[in-house]
Parts: sequence; C-alpha cells; structure tokens
Amino acid sequence: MSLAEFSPCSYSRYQTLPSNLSSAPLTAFHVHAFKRGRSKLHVRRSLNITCSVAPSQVQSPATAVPVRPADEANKQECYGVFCTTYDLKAEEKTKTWKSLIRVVVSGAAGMISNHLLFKLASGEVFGPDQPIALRLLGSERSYQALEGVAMELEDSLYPLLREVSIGVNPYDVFEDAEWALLVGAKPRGPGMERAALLDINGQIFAEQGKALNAVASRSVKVMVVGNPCNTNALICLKNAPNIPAKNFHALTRLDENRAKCQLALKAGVFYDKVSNVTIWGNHSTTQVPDFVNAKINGVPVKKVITDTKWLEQEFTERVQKRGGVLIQKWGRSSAASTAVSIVDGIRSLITPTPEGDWFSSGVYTNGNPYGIAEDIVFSMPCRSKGDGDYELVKDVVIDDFLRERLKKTEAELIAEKRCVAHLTGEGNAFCDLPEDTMLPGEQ
Ligand SMILES: NC(=O)C1=CN([C@@H]2O[C@H](COP(=O)(O)OP(=O)(O)OC[C@H]3O[C@@H](n4cnc5c(N)ncnc54)[C@H](OP(=O)(O)O)[C@@H]3O)[C@@H](O)[C@H]2O)C=CC1
Ligand SMILES: O=C([O-])CC(=O)C(=O)O
Repeated sequence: MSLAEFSPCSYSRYQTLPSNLSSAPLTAFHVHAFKRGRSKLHVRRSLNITCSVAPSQVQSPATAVPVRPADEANKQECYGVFCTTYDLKAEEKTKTWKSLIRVVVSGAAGMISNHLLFKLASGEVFGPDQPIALRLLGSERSYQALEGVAMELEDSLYPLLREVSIGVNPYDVFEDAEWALLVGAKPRGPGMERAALLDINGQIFAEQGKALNAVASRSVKVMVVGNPCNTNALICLKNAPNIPAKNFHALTRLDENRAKCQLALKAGVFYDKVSNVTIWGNHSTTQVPDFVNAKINGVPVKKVITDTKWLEQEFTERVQKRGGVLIQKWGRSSAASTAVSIVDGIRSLITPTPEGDWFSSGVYTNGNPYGIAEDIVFSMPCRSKGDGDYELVKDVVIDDFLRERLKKTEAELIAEKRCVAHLTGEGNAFCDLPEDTMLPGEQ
C-alpha cells in the first residue's frame, strides 16, 4: 500500500534531523529553531495532502519517511486518530468535497473555544462539504488541556474533521492558515489596570501578528476575540504588514446579537424579525448599539418602539453591560453565546448578506464614510458578497444622539491606541485612559 495510492488525511509530522541538512533528501521543508530554547533543528515536511484530492493528484512523499516527534519539544503535531492514514477511494461522497481549509484557534483550551471548536468541526460554520483542519494554539501551561480537547474531538467522530494538531509556537501553528480565530488572552483580574491588560495581551497579539505575517496564507482572515479585542486587532494587523489590514476583524457580533435580543423582547417579536443593527465602536461599555437605523419587520425601530427614553438609556446600557450581568449570574463570562457569535461573524463573511441588511464587525478604519478617525479598529456596519471580504454600508443615518456617543467610543479607542504605541511600531506609549473604560463583562 503506497501513499500515492491512498489519500492520507493527516500529515503534519516532524522529523528530527542532524544539523548537516544538506545531506537530507527533502522535497519541501521549513526549518525552525524550536521553542523552550532547545537547540535541535527540526525539519517539517510539507506534504500538502488533503482528503479531497484524487489519488492521482496525491503528492508522493518520495524519500520522506514520517517520524513521530523525537521528544516533547515537538509540540505541534497531528493528534491521535488524526495521524492515521485512510483509504478514501471507496468514499464516493468525499469526491464532492471542497479542498481542506486550515483554521487556527488560539486559547484553544479555554471556555469559548470549548464551544467553538465543536461547531467548526461539525460543518455548522463552513458547510457540510467543507473538510477542515483544526490547529489548536495554546501554551505550555495549557498543553495537557489541549490534549484533552483534541481527545474530545477524536471521540466526536466528525466526518469533516480531517486533521487536528496542537502546538504552542504560533510560527508553526499559523503555517498556511486560512482562518485565525484569536481567542486566547489573559483575563483582567481584580485590581488590574486596563493599561496593564492592554500591554500584556497586546504583546500576545503583536507576536501572533508577526507569526501570521511570516507564515499564514496571504489571504488569511483573522478574527480577534481576546479582549480588549479592538486594540488587540489593531496591534495584530500592525505587526502583519504583508496581510491586508482589511482581513482583520474584532468580534462585536456578540454585542449585535445581544442588541437584537433586547429589541425583540421589548417589541414582543421573535428575534429573527430584527435587522440592520449596528454596534459602533469599541467592544467595551462605550460601544454604541444603534437603534436609529435598526429595523423590526422592516420598519424603523423608533416607529415600533416609541419609548425613546427606553431606547436611549435602558436599551443602550443593557447592551453595553450585558456581559457583566451575565458574569454576576453565571460566575464566568459568556462563552457559548460568544462562540455562537464567532460562527455568525464567520458566516457573515462567507455567505452573501441578505438584501438590505448588514452585520457589525470591528474593522480597520481606512477611508470610512462616517467621519470616524482613521487608523483604529472600530465596529461598523458591513456587507459581504460571501467571498470572505466586506464593504462598509454607506446609507446609514448618524443623528446627534449617535454622533455624540460615537465620539466617546472613538476617543476611547484613540486613547487605547496611544497605550500600545510601543507594540504597533509607533513610538513610545502614553497611556491616559478615561476612568470608565471597561469591558462589557466588567462592572
Ligand atoms: N469579543 C467578545 O465579544 C468577547 C471576548 N471575550 C474574551 O475572550 C477571551 C477568552 O475568553 P474565555 O475563553 O472565556 O477565557 P478562558 O480564560 O477560558 O481562556 C482564555 C485562554 O487564553 C489563554 N491565555 C493567553 N494568554 C494568557 C495569559 N497571559 N494568562 C492566562 N491565560 C492566557 C489561555 O490559554 P493558554 O494558556 O493556552 O494560552 C486560556 O485558555 C478573553 O479575553 C475574554 O475577555 C469573551 C467574551 C466575549
Ligand atoms: O468582558 C469580558 O471579558 C467578556 C466580554 O467581552 C463580554 O461579555 O462581552
């Protein structure tokens, strides 16, 4: 049984080689000095084999003999059953599958990822004909937990899940990634200043931006979830100059979903009747949930909900602080609904936006039509043709109520940007944040 005859589903293996690499008969490889300060060189063989290719298209590994990692320094590896090779010739249905996509999830051992990974693997996100390779990015402290997550993925028997690998080095894990869902970040602890959080998490996103820039697909789409997500996304994109800034998103879809739910509740309608909801600005308590342009059953919200005081005060504050109320009740921050909103955010980019509607995403401001400061990551109304890209919606009304609040959230993001200048390559940081700067989950 040769590899050329069969379609192995999982080939992400390392071979430890002597340092005289020139004598190694390799076809394609990348050399990394690996983590933990170990001096050994490891050569990664890139066989580029996916389950969807016909046997004749399968690239033979020629002289490459896959070898299990020689020691624990090899931390990104195919996991368990995902290292097995299969004969898929008999599986007619796989012939109609698309080619494999590579999706990285960071903070893969965390609470949000524990929901998200299973949605990705099930086909709910990218579709029932889309095989997927999941790369789980974690850290030394979470490595065992990553193995536990990978074991659960094994035991779930998802037909579309063709590869799972785990790793702690973003330069390995991001290689050729087409989607990077950046969830991992340090949560803000009691007494911690927001400026400190910006710095600690900013460093994570600076490093990941550099790694994406170095090894990810040039068309990778990046969704930053870890907080403070807008500024983390800005740091990430600034460190990835060779990837279009437009490919970076900060997750504000959870806020949009929360806003839709509250409007539906007040109007006494099912929430699928609520459309055109924009979250403007920062994923923080300064965010602006827009009821001015939102619709219920196609009718402007203000015509359906005539209680202006409720809209301006209660609704706005309820959405801004929803995360905090949930933490009080649940004892931890939103995880399942956040994962759902990440799925919604991805699906909004890979399926055409319904006629007349839009979705919110934190995107890089570069020629926006609303007069928002340029060069920040600001949540705005977007539409997509379903090709992974988006355009900003132009015909939204920005009245005095919105404008005043947009200024506040904009000022907060500009202040956050100044705090992380050392991480974006824009000089020395100067951190002077407004006192009430908080995440939605903070009280
Ligand atoms: N944008 C949004 O709408 C929302 C964003 N969030 C944010 O998402 C992020 C993840 O939330 P959740 O999954 O619930 O959190 P968890 O605490 O469950 O997981 C977070 C993961 O982040 C990783 N991490 C990275 N760096 C650090 C560090 N320095 N200290 C501790 N952990 C670190 C950890 O993994 P490892 O050890 O492998 O690195 C951990 O598994 C948070 O920043 C949260 O605020 C949450 C809800 C909504
Ligand atoms: O504040 C947090 O960490 C959680 C969060 O983002 C939210 O619930 O919207």
